[in-house]
Amino acid sequence: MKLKKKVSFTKSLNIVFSSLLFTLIIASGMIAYHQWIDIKYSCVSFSKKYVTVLASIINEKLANSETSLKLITETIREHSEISTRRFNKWLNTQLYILPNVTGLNILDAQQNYTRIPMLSENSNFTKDFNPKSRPWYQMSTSYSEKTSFTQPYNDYISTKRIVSVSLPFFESGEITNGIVAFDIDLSFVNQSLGSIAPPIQGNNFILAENGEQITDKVNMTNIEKNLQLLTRAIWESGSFFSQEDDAYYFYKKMDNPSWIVFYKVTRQNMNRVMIEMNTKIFYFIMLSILIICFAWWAIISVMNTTLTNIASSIRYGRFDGEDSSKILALEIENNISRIEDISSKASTDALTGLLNRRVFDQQLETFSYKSDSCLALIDIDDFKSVNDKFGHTIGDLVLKTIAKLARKYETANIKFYRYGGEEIAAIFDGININSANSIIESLRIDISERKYRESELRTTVSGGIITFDNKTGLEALELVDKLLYLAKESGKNTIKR
Ligand SMILES: Nc1nc2c(ncn2[C@@H]2O[C@H](COP(=O)(O)OP(=O)(O)OP(=O)(O)O)[C@@H](O)[C@H]2O)c(=O)[nH]1
Repeated sequence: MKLKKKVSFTKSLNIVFSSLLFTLIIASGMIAYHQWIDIKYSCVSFSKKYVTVLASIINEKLANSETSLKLITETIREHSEISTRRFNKWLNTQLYILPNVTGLNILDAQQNYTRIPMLSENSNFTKDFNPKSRPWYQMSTSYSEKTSFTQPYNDYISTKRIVSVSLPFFESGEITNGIVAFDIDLSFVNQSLGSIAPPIQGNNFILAENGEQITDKVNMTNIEKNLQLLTRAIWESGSFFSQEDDAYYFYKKMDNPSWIVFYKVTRQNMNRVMIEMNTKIFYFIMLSILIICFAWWAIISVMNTTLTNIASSIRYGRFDGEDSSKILALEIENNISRIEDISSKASTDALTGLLNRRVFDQQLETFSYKSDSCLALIDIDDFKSVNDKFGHTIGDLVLKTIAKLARKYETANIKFYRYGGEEIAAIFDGININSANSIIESLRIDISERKYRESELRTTVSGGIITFDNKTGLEALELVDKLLYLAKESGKNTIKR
């Protein structure tokens, strides 16, 4: 029954599949982790590219105005035809091809001011209008080809939120002779920011150097926060995480004007996209785990059925639905007990249950010259007369009884053997002669004191005991036989040494 509990035909398979599952889970965890990092990297890199593209779209649109501005200043310098009708017409054409430009201003050193489209002469502000009060007004003293952008402001002429870009023009000798400025309607910035869908749901906006948000109405409450954002944007382009907003900011600096394009993505939105992108790998992992579990179950089931059939065939030659491992375990156990039974029968005497002569002969020589081991031989006294008087059955009973008494003294080191008909040998392994002798003496007394149902029946034994010191097994046997003979001669019921 012990074996039945121990035997498990699926244990190794379970170990293999558990290891496989464990490895898969660990590997999946690592893949998911790296995937998460990769996706985060991709999100960051897409977001950075996104702000860069936005910045370049806005730059490109502003560049058109700058090119036109340069063309006008060059034309003025080369032709000095600032106030001709033809020139005004040409300026109108320039304005027409620049849809974002709401006004063109030219102010020369003589304070001649030209505005296209022309201001109505009757309007209130025309009378008191001083071009020098316009934000774009500047007179560079040195030659420059670089356009200058104003901060965003609300234009009282167009009432729109605009920014002005200006460029001084020069005459020969490079003395500043005037300034040309475009008023640019900032609504194009909003259009540009909305022209490309962001990679992740978020807000984009542009901040000017002073913290003002381009296109927005000036909101002073945000200025301080915007300035903080500007101080964190230290590279040409980059990103940072704001604990305060729990959001990522991606930015790209523009060269001229010095604006910074920002793209804000909340951590929640970023994580949502990352989780969505990770979902595929999650499903893949779950599917792999399911496949492994199914394969595990299928193999165990098939194996169980197969083993059941084998076991059933061994036992009954048919399948009866019993658990295979139990049947096989039982069969193995039966087989073991059969082998044990056969080998036990081969080594024991059927009548007395003592080890038989064959085993005695095998073991005797292994004790040759062992000074710490002893050999004893005892013989039932007058056994013939027991048989004669009480019959062979009682004789057999006496033999069995004496063997039983002897086996009480049996240990791992003391073995009794049925040597002959009514002779019993004993080998004392690693036991000195005195101890061995006292055991044999005790047995002799036990036998002599043993009573039987037949009141007149009494048995005694005579014997001899000797050490294996300086003797082969066979020599010891011959000597102990002589001692037994002496014991018989000296009146029986005695042990000689
Ligand atoms: N019942 C029975 N008798 C046996 C068995 N083996 C031997 N004997 C008998 O044991 C007797 C041995 O007799 P003897 O050798 O003459 O010796 P003894 O009568 O014991 O006399 P001493 O040995 O001199 O004391 C014989 O009669 C055998 O038949 C057995 O297995 N069963």
